[in-house]
Amino acid sequence: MIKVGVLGARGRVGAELCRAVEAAEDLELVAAVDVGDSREPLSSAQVAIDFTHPDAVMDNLRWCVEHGVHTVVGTTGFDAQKLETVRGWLAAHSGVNSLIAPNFAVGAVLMMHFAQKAAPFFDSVEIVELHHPNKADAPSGTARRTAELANAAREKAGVGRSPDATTTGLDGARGADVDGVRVHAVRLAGLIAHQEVLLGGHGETLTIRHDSLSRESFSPGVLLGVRRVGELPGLTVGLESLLGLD
Ligand SMILES: NC(=O)C1=CN([C@@H]2O[C@H](COP(=O)(O)OP(=O)(O)OC[C@H]3O[C@@H](n4cnc5c(N)ncnc54)[C@H](OP(=O)(O)O)[C@@H]3O)[C@@H](O)[C@H]2O)C=CC1
Ligand SMILES: O=C(O)C1=N[C@H](C(=O)O)C[C@H](O)C1
Repeated sequence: MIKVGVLGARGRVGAELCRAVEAAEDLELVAAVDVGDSREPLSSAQVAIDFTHPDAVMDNLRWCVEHGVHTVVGTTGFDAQKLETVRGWLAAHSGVNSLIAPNFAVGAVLMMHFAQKAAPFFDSVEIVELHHPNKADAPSGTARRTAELANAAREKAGVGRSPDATTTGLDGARGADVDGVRVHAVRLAGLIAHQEVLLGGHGETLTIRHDSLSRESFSPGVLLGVRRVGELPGLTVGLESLLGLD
């Protein structure tokens, strides 16, 4: 049995993950922590799952590393600097590992992988991400990572930036520039988490779309991470390597 704690346990995803951990025969939920709760029960966990808030996750992570607890992190808001900070904490506590992924839905990981593969073959790439209106961050962590992966693949292949003749327009009309890829964020009641990667070339377009229709979509990837994080030294970013995609 792997002893598991959940940070953000009363949140939309955290509550779903508590149910998933309790239903798994090889996992034991030993701590369910949310705002205002003591973290102390987490010290008996082997793995802590964090789905909290971009402003809270770094403090939680540092606490877990210092207490020798592996972490599986879905909370968004990580940039290169924050990832480097986490690497530093883990280096100072050898044997403690962390898996941080912007999206644990298997289909979303595949969408990012397919987008990375397709990006060098087209003149243009843009991303539209669509989420529920309670989301704190924009653009989504998934969209940011998709843009980074697509741009890296295009640069490696010597493909230039997407053509765009816009010289005048309202602020925001062309979305956010993430590594040269335009990202458009929609917030709409009724939605959960959705993304389209739009690719355009000579007389053709390719659209790669993923939809999370329920927050259950994140549970299998998170539980895979919980089962595997103990054998992944230091920091692992993204679920790709656990799915054999890189
Ligand atoms: N990687 C992935 O696959 C996915 C990532 N996410 C990300 O996960 C995060 C959470 O999303 P979601 O569940 O929708 O958000 P919610 O706001 O529904 O849940 C977050 C929960 O964490 C609580 N919380 C805030 N700070 C702390 C803290 N310091 N310690 C413990 N609990 C805390 C919040 O309390 P309160 O409401 O009182 O602030 C809330 O109950 C977001 O960053 C989101 O983007 C979401 C889905 C999938
Ligand atoms: O806040 C959400 O809901 C989600 N957040 C993650 C992100 O920012 O990419 C993953 C998924 O899109 C759901």
